[in-house]
Amino acid sequence: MTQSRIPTLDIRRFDTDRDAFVAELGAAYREWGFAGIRGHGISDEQIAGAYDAFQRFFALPEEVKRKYHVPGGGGARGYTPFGVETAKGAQHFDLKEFWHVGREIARDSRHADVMPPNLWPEEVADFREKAYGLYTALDQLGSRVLSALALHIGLPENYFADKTDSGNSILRPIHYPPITTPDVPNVRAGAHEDINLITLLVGASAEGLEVLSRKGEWVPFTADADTIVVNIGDMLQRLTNHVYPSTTHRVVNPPGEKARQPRYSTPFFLHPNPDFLIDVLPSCVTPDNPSRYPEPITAQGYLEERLREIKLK
Ligand SMILES: O=C(O)CCC(=O)C(=O)O
Ligand SMILES: [Fe+2]
Repeated sequence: MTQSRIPTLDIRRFDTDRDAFVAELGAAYREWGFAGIRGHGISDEQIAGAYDAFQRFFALPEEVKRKYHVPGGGGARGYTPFGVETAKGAQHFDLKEFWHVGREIARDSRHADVMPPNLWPEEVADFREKAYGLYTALDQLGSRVLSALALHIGLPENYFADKTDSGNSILRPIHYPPITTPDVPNVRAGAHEDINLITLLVGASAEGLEVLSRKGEWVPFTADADTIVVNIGDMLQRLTNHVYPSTTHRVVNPPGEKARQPRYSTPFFLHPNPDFLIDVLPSCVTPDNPSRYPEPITAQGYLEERLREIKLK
């Protein structure tokens, strides 16, 4: 059955009505690569508190924010100024600035060389606590979504657990400033696919996000305030041999006066451990769908390739 709307599901059903929930969630992702997740248990207060800290950071003067930009760091940690990231194949940079929070790991971890320490803005005293609290909450929610996605394709519920427990995941608070010049050729976020396994987008309640349907139509997806948008990224698409599609999406500039409103959103890009080998799952290879990627690649190797394409490296 094809659905004309991107479905929203209540993840509490994973505990109370598992088989039906897994089937519905799996069908939604096969069709759209996107779904809304309700009943996720992350409180309004926690989300609003984090956004409040993010907004206070973005309101700082440009020269203060630039203290936290790491030249040559690929934007992996700290601040990436307006005018840098450019969607793959796009001519014009995106109309956004953002901050990246990574996982806190022991500095003697085997992943330490590719997972640098976080930076924290000293001007916003509660930034660290608020941002890392949200990071942890979204990491846990993402693991539950991955469990359901694993069950749907015949894998054990905990399949992803030891492949993501030191995942190189990123929380990305984004600020899209007011657009004051009419007819800019740039857009807030050019059409792209996410690189990682899955993305959880919290607070994308302001309009602008659009998802490309299988029919080739742009479908606006403006989630309710209590809904977290979760989509498939390229790594999971590759691992599942496109059973779960990584769907193209973009953030368009609002029409007329609405363009003068800023937009804030915060995706959490859930990545596998850097040394996870992305090798097509045998259960996702069939006569109708032969393996599209005979060569495996590590998550870190794949990430570096992709960051060069979007001009972050
Ligand atoms: O701002 C949004 O709603 C989406 C952002 C996005 O797609 C991204 O940063 O990858
Ligand atoms: Fe995205």
